Amino acid sequence: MGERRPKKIGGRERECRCPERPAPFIDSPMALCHSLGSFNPLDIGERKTLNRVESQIPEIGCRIGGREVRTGPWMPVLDPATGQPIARVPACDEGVVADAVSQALRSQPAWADLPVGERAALLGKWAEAISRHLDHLALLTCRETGKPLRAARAEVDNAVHLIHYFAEEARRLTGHLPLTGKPGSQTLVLREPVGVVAAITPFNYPISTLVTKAAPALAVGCSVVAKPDEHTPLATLEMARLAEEVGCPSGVFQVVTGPGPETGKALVSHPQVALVTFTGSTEVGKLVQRLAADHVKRVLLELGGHCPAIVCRDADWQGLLPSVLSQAFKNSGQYCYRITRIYVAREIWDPFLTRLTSAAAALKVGDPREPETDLGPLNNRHILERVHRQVQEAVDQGARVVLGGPPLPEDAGLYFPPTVLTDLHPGMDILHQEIFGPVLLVLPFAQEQEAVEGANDSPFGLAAYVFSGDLARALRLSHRIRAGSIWINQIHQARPEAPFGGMKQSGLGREKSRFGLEAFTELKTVYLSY
Ligand SMILES: O=CCCCC(=O)O
Repeated sequence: MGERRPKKIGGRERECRCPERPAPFIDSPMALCHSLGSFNPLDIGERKTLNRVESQIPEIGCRIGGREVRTGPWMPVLDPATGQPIARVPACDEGVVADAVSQALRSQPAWADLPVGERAALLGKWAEAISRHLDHLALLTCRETGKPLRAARAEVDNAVHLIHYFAEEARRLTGHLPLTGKPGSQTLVLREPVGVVAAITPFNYPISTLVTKAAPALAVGCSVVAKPDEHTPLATLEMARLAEEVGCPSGVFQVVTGPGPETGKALVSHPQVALVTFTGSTEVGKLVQRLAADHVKRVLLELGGHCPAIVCRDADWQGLLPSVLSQAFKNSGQYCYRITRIYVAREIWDPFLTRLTSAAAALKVGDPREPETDLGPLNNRHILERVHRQVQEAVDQGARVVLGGPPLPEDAGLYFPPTVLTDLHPGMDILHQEIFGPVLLVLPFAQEQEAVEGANDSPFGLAAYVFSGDLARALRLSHRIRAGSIWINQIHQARPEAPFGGMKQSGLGREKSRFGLEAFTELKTVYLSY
């Protein structure tokens, strides 16, 4: 596995540690694995046999009513690093989804009636169980997403912190008592859980997005039916199993698996689902919003991004370059608030571009399980083909490829090299479409206003980054940029205490923080005379 051989990328030789094809395969013990509890993804791909037998691939059921439900038809989950199936999960139809929703509906009132401290304690136990199984969950995440193992570990670790945060914060939610000024009369403004929540999560961060939705919903007394992306259901199923193991009441937290157009649609359209929380593309987010509108459901949408960074001439750009680079190529560019465009002051254009390009060229593309890998494969062929097409179209429209460009050869799988494009002009499609791959667009600017106009010339408004040694200038720029989050002279992962979400077509509502908890509640006003 992972034999080193030079690959030709973007017109020059570079080293790639991509797995060889045909990939090593699964041997018979896997056929005995009938649950995620005994499913060890490390076994897969480490044992070599060329004769794959379909029945040897473990079948892992969805989780409904506190147990595993094994129902066909089955669909494969592929390892993006090898292209080989690592498990099969159900493609749940409308009937299975309806069953999950009705269990969620039945269990929700009793769950909501528990004292908040009891729900918080259970969430704490869930977080501890996830922490104990961190290695296993990280490996599952690495295998199904293609992200480097160390990034998968960080994601699981982040999920543990998020759950603890929501468990604590839920205890601090309050209602409101407006002054009436009238003796014998009081007005109570109460907060109640919305009911059954559908949590639809993407392939790029299956674990952290799941807990960003499920943990606050559960903490305030909602029940949850989660639907992970069809490419990455395994770690989510294991997370639900762990929730059951630590005592989550049956029916409170469930997972259905399957493709978006069937399983996802059935879930979003189900009349008993009160709120849909979705992370994914703007295109699908619009469909979710339309479907939800039929029943006037609440929606929380965390959608696409095309996040600009502005690097002013007075910025400590050399010191910040490693952070800029990691935020641009993180998760092989499959990250909604990664830096996609950089506007660079003309005065520093040449040295900036040279240093950026050579640092990007040094990033290691390869097997996600190798510790030194920076960029694993893209998650699936659809994403790879889209990124390739976007780069090709940009080049046809006049863009210049400074680094990277075409994907690695077909036989190398789903790997796309770090790519840097310049000579970009406002009308180009690539400046206005989300790019879910390791492609960075670099543009010069002469005046501050030009950078702001460029940054705002986008249907998206998720995040932005400003680098300047002059704080007044940085604040002025961030004030003018339309984005839900702005980082100045630093690049940090979003904190649980701070709201996260997009302006414009990047979404609706905010996740994380107190606001991300309140989103799963509704206000009820009670007028009282006594
Ligand atoms: O692509 C966007 C998902 C963000 C996941 C996270 O940082 O938790």
